[in-house]
Amino acid sequence: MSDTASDSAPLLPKDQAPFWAFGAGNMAGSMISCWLNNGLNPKDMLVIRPSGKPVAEGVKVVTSLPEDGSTPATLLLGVKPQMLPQIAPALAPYITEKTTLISILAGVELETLRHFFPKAKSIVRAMPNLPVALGKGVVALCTDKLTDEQRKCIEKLASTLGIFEWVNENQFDTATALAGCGPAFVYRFIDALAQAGQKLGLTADQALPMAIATVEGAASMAKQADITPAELADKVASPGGSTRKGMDVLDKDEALYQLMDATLEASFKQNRYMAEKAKETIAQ
Ligand SMILES: NC(=O)C1=CN([C@@H]2O[C@H](COP(=O)(O)OP(=O)(O)OC[C@H]3O[C@@H](n4cnc5c(N)ncnc54)[C@H](OP(=O)(O)O)[C@@H]3O)[C@@H](O)[C@H]2O)C=CC1
Ligand SMILES: O=C(O)[C@@H]1CCC=N1
Repeated sequence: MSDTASDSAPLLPKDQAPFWAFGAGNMAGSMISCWLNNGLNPKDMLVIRPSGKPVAEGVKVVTSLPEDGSTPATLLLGVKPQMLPQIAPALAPYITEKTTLISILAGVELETLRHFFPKAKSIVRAMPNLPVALGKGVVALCTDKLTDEQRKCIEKLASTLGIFEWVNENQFDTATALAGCGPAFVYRFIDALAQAGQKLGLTADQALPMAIATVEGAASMAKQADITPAELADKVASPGGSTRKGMDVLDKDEALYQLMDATLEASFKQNRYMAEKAKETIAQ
């Protein structure tokens, strides 16, 4: 895991601009706003989205691809995976031998992307998660080829969003399940913790902030600690105390571990399914 790029280079080197985003919804929009907050020049950015909804002050938003001969040096592909076959034919001519294509599409493999965008200089799969909006996200990365300069640029962009990890493509769907989907699982846990507190007498206004701060504090401590989360849990649970009684419920038949195994496996399988579906579209 890394949270620093190799040097103090600008967020987007001149030769990697213009930077276009094709789709700027929940995820691509969060990435763009984090980059803008960290020095990306809005003038280097062009957003293409059908709604034309503004993204940020100074960022040009258009509803269809420009017809003035311009092309991007870097393009962030941020549409839903199922849309790829529909949008790719119009977009492909803009992806040239000079373009770095960054795709955040869950479950769409490099080979499939290469099929739709054969000329791209490099294709990077990036799997961010929602806290990138705060610069506290996780970004899994893999690529088919990159020059050293492009790699530096990708790592700089990724480290601005949080921590990043290069993974093999055969690990990508697992990284997506753990980190891409992970915030949703943690939000569900926070909600369940708060609701359980309410059932035992706290009001919603009391329970939710307590549950959120407990998870935030525990995660910060786990990050800094020189012992594992499993050991930290045992530190909270003194023998004969109330934490142990609660942990006994989580640990009975490894209930929580089993639940997380099944949860990640279901997300992983859906990523595989989407990958196969996307591959079917190129076989047709
Ligand atoms: N949400 C998450 O936590 C994560 C999502 N992802 C990936 O991010 C991608 C987007 O997901 P998410 O942001 O949640 O989805 P959203 O629905 O929020 O965003 C989809 C975007 O696609 C745009 N769009 C739709 N049709 C077109 C078109 N024809 N041309 C150009 N843009 C178009 C939409 O435009 P408009 O805004 O104008 O409607 C919108 O900006 C997915 O591939 C997903 O796998 C990856 C990691 C985490
Ligand atoms: O659920 C989804 O499709 C995306 C992938 C990772 C997080 N959200």
